Amino acid sequence: MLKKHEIFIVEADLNDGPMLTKLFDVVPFTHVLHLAAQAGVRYAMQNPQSYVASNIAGFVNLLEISKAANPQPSIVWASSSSVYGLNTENPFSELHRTDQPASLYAATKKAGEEIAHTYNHIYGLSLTGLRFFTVYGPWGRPDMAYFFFTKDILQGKTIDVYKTVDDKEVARDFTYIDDIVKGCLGALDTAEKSTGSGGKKKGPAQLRIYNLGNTSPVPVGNLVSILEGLLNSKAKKHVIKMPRNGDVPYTHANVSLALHDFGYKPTTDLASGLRKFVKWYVSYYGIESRVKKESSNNYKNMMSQQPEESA
Ligand SMILES: NC(=O)c1ccc[n+]([C@@H]2O[C@H](COP(=O)([O-])OP(=O)(O)OC[C@H]3O[C@@H](n4cnc5c(N)ncnc54)[C@H](O)[C@@H]3O)[C@@H](O)[C@H]2O)c1
Ligand SMILES: O=C(O)[C@H]1O[C@H](OP(=O)(O)OP(=O)(O)OC[C@H]2O[C@@H](n3ccc(=O)[nH]c3=O)[C@H](O)[C@@H]2O)[C@H](O)[C@@H](O)[C@@H]1O
Repeated sequence: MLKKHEIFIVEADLNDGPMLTKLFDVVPFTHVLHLAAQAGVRYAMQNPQSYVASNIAGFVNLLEISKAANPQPSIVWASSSSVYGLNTENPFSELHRTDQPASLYAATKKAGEEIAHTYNHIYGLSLTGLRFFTVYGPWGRPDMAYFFFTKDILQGKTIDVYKTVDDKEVARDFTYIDDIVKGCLGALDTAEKSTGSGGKKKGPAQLRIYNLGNTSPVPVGNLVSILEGLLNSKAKKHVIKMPRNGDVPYTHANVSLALHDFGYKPTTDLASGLRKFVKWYVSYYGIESRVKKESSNNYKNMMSQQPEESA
């Protein structure tokens, strides 16, 4: 265990019941922000069991320990925009149907929401699920498209840009990490208000679900154009019909509920957010001057140290 400035870090598996029990015995948590999961829609086709283990079994483990803890903590956890699946009603509101998942990842996130309902109903746990929409930014995930597109464009490699089976643009409501962080803090504050300080309940425990998106979908082709400008490099694009790999054609968040309940208002558009990401990326990999001065073909050798695509 590492303890510094009143923060301690424990590295462990969610499925390690004795460890979690010990942790909750030592610390009387009033709130838990639960973000751990097996993320990524496409990797679920390669390793389905990891999704069940982390997103279902691991989540149930956390809920079991929380229900028995004193005080019972309010839990805010990451669900996903993927629960809207093949829903064609746009923008997605929390009232829309979520029973058509396109990936096992989405199905496990949807299962999490249903499981949360039972723990709220039976044990009175206070639970808030946040449906994040395609989050991007510094320190992001190398298996996400904006991240590996950046790497591949700089290495002069061809990227696959999906379009829908009926030749329409695939688009995402890309949401910058700082907006998501603000949304998480807002949701924690709201949960705190109904729980009260010190974990004392002020009223019946609630189950809430909120969208946290950017409210302005951008086609993947436009994402690539923005990256080309920021990287000063032309992408080699291979435009193909989206394979049936768990991806959905379109996402668009309606965030009025989060705005109403805790003032959630995204403020970073895709161009500004990608600018910050690219600034971080070139600094992290030590290639600032090269990106400014040279064309993409010259980067190939030095970029060999960049991360491989992984989930
Ligand atoms: N990034 C997005 O676009 C996005 C969108 C919607 C929802 N989400 C959700 O937000 C959360 C954070 O996502 P992220 O993009 O930061 O992913 P990430 O992979 O960077 O972070 C998830 C972390 O959970 C850890 N983890 C996985 N299984 C675990 C287990 N059994 N026990 C302990 N730790 C475990 C991983 O090691 C990883 O550090 C996840 O719940 C994800 O499903 C992300
Ligand atoms: O919002 C969410 O819930 C999900 O957001 C992202 O999933 P996704 O939107 O599919 O993000 P990427 O994998 O980065 O894909 C972004 C876009 O690029 C497209 N894409 C992806 C890969 C590729 O090679 N080409 C391509 O055009 C995808 O179809 C998608 O439209 C995260 O990876 C999931 O973990 C998360 O749950």
